[in-house]
Amino acid sequence: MTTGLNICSEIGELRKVMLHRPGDELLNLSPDNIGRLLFDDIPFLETAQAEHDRFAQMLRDEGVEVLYLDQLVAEALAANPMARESFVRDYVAECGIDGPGVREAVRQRLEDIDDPLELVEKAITGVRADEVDLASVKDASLADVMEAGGGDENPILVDPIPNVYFTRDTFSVIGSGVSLNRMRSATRRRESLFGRYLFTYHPEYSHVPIWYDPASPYHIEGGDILVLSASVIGVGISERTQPAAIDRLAKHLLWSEKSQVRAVYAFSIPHKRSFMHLDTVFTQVDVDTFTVHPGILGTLKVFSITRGAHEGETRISQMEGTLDQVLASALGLSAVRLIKCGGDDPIAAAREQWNDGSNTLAVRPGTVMVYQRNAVTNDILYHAGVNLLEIPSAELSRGRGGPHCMSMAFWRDAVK
Ligand SMILES: NC(=[NH2+])NCCC[C@H](N)C(=O)O
Repeated sequence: MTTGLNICSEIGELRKVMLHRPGDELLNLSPDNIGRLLFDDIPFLETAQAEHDRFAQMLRDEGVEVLYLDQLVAEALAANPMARESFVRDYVAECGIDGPGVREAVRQRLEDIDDPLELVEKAITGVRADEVDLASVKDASLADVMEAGGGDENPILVDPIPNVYFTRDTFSVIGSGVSLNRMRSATRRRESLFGRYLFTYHPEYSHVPIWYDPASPYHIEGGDILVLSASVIGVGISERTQPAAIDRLAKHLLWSEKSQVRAVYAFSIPHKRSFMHLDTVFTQVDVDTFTVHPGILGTLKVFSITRGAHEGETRISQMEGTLDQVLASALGLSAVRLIKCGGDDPIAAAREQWNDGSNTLAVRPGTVMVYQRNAVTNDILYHAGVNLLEIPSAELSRGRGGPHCMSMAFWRDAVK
């Protein structure tokens, strides 16, 4: 039975996973907004969708149940009569519009959508000026006038939320509960709304323990969280995740009765885009095997956080040793194998790292989904005995995230 959430590893047989199929939000990306919205290029939607459909089908072919974020949120909204209205209110409050008249016109546009799924999709797509009744805005303020275009061409009133297909990031399943993450960037902070509604109102998921409250002032992103075992998680101290956020998450996980976590390993990684999250730096492919960004070998500081002497207290100690030794200790093994993205070729390493060559999604120990385009790394993995499920990736990769980033595992069996 796979009701609720159960994640005690990165590699146990994957039973249930949540994805988001990229949609019309990508059609609202333009050269003017991609930087702010954390894209490096504009993906071709039709191909991105075909690639994503293939990803989902390959997961189903492996026996995995595929859930979609927009459908889950729509189910959550349908489950409670109050939820829809407050969803629209919260969305509008966070949509970045300062003009009260334009804001009201956008609210009205969303209120008019009856079907909850359509409403969620519209929220993700964003709102263009020609979709709302701006003529109805009475006594416009200066902010209204400027936001409505101010005489210039400014067709997008509410930015799209294009990173939703990286379902790994805005909330993280750990054990039987979830960390509702606070994202670093404004664009991705808006995405948190979906997790909040899902875990408040969805009949199947509204009772799970919450390990992190997104109202906290400190940011933490799901790509930085790896569930190494039932009792140990790894978290990146990164560009996206602050130490104070890890303190809070650790305190909850270490002391909650509902959690099995007994140690949080905090890995300090460079604050750079190519090391964006811990899962861009390494992911687990088998019981004792990881793929890694070669740039991380030798430079890593790791701290372990465990229970302190009194209830609610934690103890921090700096770990000795190289990455493989630290990971072996986390997993209770004598040694682990690290496979370098791009092998020993520095050009291949940089190119394939850029396209998430070390960002794999295990469907069971030793069987992982990878981007097909990373030929050098895939060849090395293949010769190391890893079973590869290669997904087409010409367009999906342009958002700077791989198979691990594009999935949130909801349920894995225990590792045998
Ligand atoms: N878990 C991950 N590595 N996610 C990748 C997210 C990529 C996304 N464009 C961002 O910058 O936020």
